[in-house]
Order: sequence, then C-alpha cells, then structure tokens
Amino acid sequence: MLEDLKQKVFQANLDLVKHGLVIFTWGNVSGIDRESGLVVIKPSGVDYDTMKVSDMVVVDLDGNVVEGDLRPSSDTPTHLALYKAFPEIGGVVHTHSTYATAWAQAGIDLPNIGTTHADYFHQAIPCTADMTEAEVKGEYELETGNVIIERFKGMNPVHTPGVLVKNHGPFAWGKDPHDAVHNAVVMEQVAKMASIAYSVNPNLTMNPLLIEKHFNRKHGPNAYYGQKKA
Ligand SMILES: O=C(CO)[C@@H](O)[C@H](O)COP(=O)(O)O
Repeated sequence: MLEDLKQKVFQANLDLVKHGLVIFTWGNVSGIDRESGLVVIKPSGVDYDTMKVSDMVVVDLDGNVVEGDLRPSSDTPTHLALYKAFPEIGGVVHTHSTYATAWAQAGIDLPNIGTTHADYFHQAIPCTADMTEAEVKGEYELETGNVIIERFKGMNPVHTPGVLVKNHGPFAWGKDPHDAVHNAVVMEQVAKMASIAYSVNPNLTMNPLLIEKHFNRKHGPNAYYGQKKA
C-alpha cells in the first residue's frame, strides 16, 4: 500500500514540472494513507531532475519520520494540518505557480468569473488573512496550515479544493495526489484567465446561474459530465 502511494506521490511531484507549475526545487506534493495515517511527501530541496521514488519520505501525522533517509519537505507541517482538518482529502499540493502566486501576493480572493473555474471550484478561491508576528515567528509552517483552516471555516474544502496563502502562494488538494495536482493546474489556469479578463474589462460580471450549472454538472448529486463510473 505504502509503496504504491510512494510511486503516486513521486509521479505527482514530477507532474508539477510537466505542467509548468514549479521551477528549481519549488513546490511539493504529498499523499496520505488514511488507514495507517501515514503521509508520503517529497524530500526538501531535492532537484526534480534527480529525484527518485526511493527519496520519498514517510511521516506520521505528528510529523515524525517513519521511513526515508532525507528530510521531508519544509512545508510538511502545513500538509499535515490540512489532512487533520479535512478528512475527505487524500493529496495536497503547494506550488509557486506564477498567476496563482500573483493573486496570493495581491492578497485578494480569486473570484469565480467563468465556467472553467465553476467546473472545479464552487466558490471564489479564498485568500488567507495576514499572518501575525506570533504566527510567523512561531511554528510558521504549522501556522500556515492554521490560517488556511481558519479561512475555510464555513466552507466545504471538497467543493473549493484550493486556497491562496497571502504573500506566499497556492495550496490545492484532492482525493489523491494526482487529483490534487489536477486542481493545482486548474487553479493556475483560472488565475491566468482572470488576470487577463480583468485587464480587458475591470467591470466584468459573472452569471450566477452558470456557476451552479457547471459545478453541479460535474460534482452535483445528478452529475452527468464524462462517462458513467463502472
Ligand atoms: O514555499 C516554499 C518556499 O517558500 C516551498 O514550496 C519551497 O519552495 C519548497 O520547499 P521543499 O518542499 O523543497 O522543502
């Protein structure tokens, strides 16, 4: 089970590069085995070009390394906080993808202004609040997870599988590492589309009927997008 998850997390990390979401050693992907409560995550600061599946690090939900010779991603506490707070998710991604990071730096929610966004994210992709001095000087990565969880109070993380951490960048999640990367790619795309759309028409509007139609077409109780699952 864990070997299969290591392979999936390894491939998901390589997919960040394939989809142009990261450069150098930026970003990270993890996956959780809910049965054992163990998390597989990318090692910190390792070049994607030389990374191997055997480099993946296994940690428990307290952050203790249970398998692996390398140090886990520096963002591990953030991933673990999200797995504890959102029991429905199975994979977490963090990137510095250009347009989503630019919206995080701008410090505003990424509004739902198109059906592409509505196909994946029911609401605006929220931006977290400013982190306090105590949060930044404390256990920073854990507090980064806490400000995400705070921002998601009253929201369904499955229906809006991503967030913009103010002045930092995007985190996305999904049912598994591959799904989390898929949502991270969509986040970057809709951030790019919104950036262009607002530059063309700062007064643009979105038809709320289209949000419900497109989101429910894929995620609602009577979803009819794609093929019937066997
Ligand atoms: O957010 C950051 C740095 O600001 C991280 O995404 C790093 O860019 C990758 O860290 P490791 O996963 O390699 O520790």
